[in-house]
Amino acid sequence: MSEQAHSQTGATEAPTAGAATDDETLIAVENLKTYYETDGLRSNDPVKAVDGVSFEIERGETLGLVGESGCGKTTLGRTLVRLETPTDGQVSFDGTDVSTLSGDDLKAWRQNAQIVFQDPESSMNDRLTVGKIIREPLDSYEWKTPRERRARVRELLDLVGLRSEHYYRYPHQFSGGQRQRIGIARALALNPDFVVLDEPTSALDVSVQAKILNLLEDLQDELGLTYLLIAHDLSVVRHACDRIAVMYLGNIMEIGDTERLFTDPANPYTRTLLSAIPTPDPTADRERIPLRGSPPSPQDPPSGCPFSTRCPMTVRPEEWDDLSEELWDRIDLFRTVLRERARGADTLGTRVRRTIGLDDPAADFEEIRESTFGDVTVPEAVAVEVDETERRLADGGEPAALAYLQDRFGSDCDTNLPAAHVVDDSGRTSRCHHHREDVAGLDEPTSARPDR
Ligand SMILES: Nc1ncnc2c1ncn2[C@@H]1O[C@H](COP(=O)(O)OP(=O)(O)OP(=O)(O)O)[C@@H](O)[C@H]1O
Repeated sequence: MSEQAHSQTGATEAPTAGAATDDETLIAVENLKTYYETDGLRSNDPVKAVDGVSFEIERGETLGLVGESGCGKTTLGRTLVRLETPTDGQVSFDGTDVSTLSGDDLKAWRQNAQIVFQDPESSMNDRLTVGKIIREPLDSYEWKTPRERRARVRELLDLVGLRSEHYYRYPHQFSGGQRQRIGIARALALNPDFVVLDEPTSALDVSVQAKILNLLEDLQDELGLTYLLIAHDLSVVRHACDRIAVMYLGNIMEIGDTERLFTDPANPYTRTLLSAIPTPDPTADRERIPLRGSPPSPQDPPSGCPFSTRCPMTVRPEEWDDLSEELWDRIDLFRTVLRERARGADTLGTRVRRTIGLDDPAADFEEIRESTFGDVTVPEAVAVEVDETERRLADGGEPAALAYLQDRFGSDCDTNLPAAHVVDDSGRTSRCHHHREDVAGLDEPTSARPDR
């Protein structure tokens, strides 16, 4: 998203999702959190799989959910259909808060919201016939009479492109695509309004993928279904979804109209993700944006913007405006190297060795300095900070060195969660401090930054 477009739309902070629900809205999610409790050796902190997301899904639409493995997509999908209990926040379904339902109320509501899994095999009992598998939800809800249930199963087989004689066969007698059709039939048995499709085509051959996606599209038209489509294949979501939500470390970084998001991504994380898609045209002028470092642990996410530790476009404090892009990039790399080392050093063995003086955290500092800054000119003002970092590292290890670097080179990106800003006239939102009016936009040279 260009800064020009931001200023046209004002890049204003988005109203809280859920505040403006109307007849069009089927699902309104507000500040939803799903944490998993742990009793790990390293930390007892919960895994913050979904960490405060707000969005809406309109009736009849397909919202795509993308992001790296482990960012919380499945957990979010499972929470929406209440296979997971939210830790906090609200999910309204057709105007009713379903986040706190339990017992019979929850069971009754669950008919409305179903899930199709990536791997139909693991979600099916191979000893049951296809008819029995599809009938399971009807039996569990004691839907009408047994005769009507059998008729419903035949209707569902037909709906998903299978034949009624398949009723008495077993799942292993079917191909992957056919097994996914069985999974879809079972999910639709109770006539839900909303279906989470969790990577429904990832386990299938490319030729079969298209057929399943077409089937899902036809079913949506015929039955008026609303979908959340979780996928890591961005070409699948581009084709199939009205809007896309881009997730990173339990947060939604950008959400909005599919085409606009693909052609003009507003968030640095979306840009990074899209830049990794191979283009059919090798001469196309698109630069791959490398993703530095490894994803932070959802048990210990960064305190500011979730993407801050890997973002190639962090806000630069005014004090360092005059540094070249290259040098700023090296400072960023320097912080990444120490962060990665901090993770490696966080073992009992290292902690013990350090306590008894057998491990000097600054022993290889010269090597790090040389490989990070060796081929660039480092002005005195930066050199003294690097020297001080070495002292802090020797005295207090990586945490002390990182805290110092954050203090000297950090910005709001390190300390404050960015608000969701509206970035275009379709209502797309993006979480990034660069959308603030008092901060230089992503495509603006830093020297154009207004006074703060
Ligand atoms: N039952 C659980 N208990 C503890 N942690 C869990 C549990 N399920 C998931 N997690 C953790 O929660 C985080 C989010 O996982 P989730 O499966 O939702 O991500 P994802 O984006 O769907 O990943 P993938 O694309 O690989 O399926 C991960 O760190 C994962 O290890």
